[in-house]
Amino acid sequence: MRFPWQAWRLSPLSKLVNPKPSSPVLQVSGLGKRYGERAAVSDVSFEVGRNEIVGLLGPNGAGKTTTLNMVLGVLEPSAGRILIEGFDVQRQRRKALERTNFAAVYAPLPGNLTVYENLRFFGLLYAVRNLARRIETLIEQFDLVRFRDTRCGVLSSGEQTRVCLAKAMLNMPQLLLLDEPTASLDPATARDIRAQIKAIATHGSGGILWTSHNMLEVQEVCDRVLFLSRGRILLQGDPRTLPQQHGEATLDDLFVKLAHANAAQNAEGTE
Ligand SMILES: Nc1ncnc2c1ncn2[C@@H]1O[C@H](COP(=O)(O)OP(=O)(O)OP(=O)(O)O)[C@@H](O)[C@H]1O
Repeated sequence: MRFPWQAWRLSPLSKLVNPKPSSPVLQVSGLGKRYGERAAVSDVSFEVGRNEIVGLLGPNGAGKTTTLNMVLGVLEPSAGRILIEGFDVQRQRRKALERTNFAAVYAPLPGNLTVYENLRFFGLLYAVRNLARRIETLIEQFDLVRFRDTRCGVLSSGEQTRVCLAKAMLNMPQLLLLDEPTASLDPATARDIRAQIKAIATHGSGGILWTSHNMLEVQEVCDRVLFLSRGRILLQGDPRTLPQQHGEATLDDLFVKLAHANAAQNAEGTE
């Protein structure tokens, strides 16, 4: 399969957003989410810079999806503040969210619509300018030409992932949130998608927040990682040097060590 990601070009649309080159794309401060007595996310602060891919890691139940959903404006935080391109997600919701998009395996596109119809539907929703041209570019970029008139419901999970990524790029988001984007892909397709996403981060003007349980992938793709445990950021740093700093050979080993500590604390029932 060939992806034309090497031919990636900045669309004039990205220039309309007029981002300040040095300011972070995403600023999260003191973020918290409680469900009754249970704190799913507590006092989480971090930034995503321009041209940066930040990995949000942590064991099952650590609070990754909850954090992403608050950034997306889907969940209301119990505490804290989220700024996207300087716009407050709660107070300047439209301005913040029109600069954002996401793709997640658990959020498939409507299966009764074709690839083209889905991209058109979401493009209209995001009020994308020159929509017909944008759709053609994305259909080609994500190798979807032969599926253009196929209903999304009959596509394989890997093909659906590519449509989800194309949908996520419709509005040229400054902040792209990806929840396990390669989870259902075969190794060759996953590699192409990783390369494509890296090209988007490198050549665009935005940043990417990426969750994954694949530590090799994280090491390859992410510039920085945040390790969440029981809703709090436990560690952060460069995924290539963090393991050695904490006496482990690989990021996988470090993850297992932290996850075991997390499980032990859960078993003790401490908050
Ligand atoms: N609506 C809810 N009501 C109560 N608890 C919830 C709710 N949603 C999430 N939680 C809890 O919040 C915690 C964090 O969940 P979250 O889905 O953010 O974890 P995660 O890190 O994304 O996990 P995974 O890797 O399994 O997807 C979990 O303990 C979960 O049970």
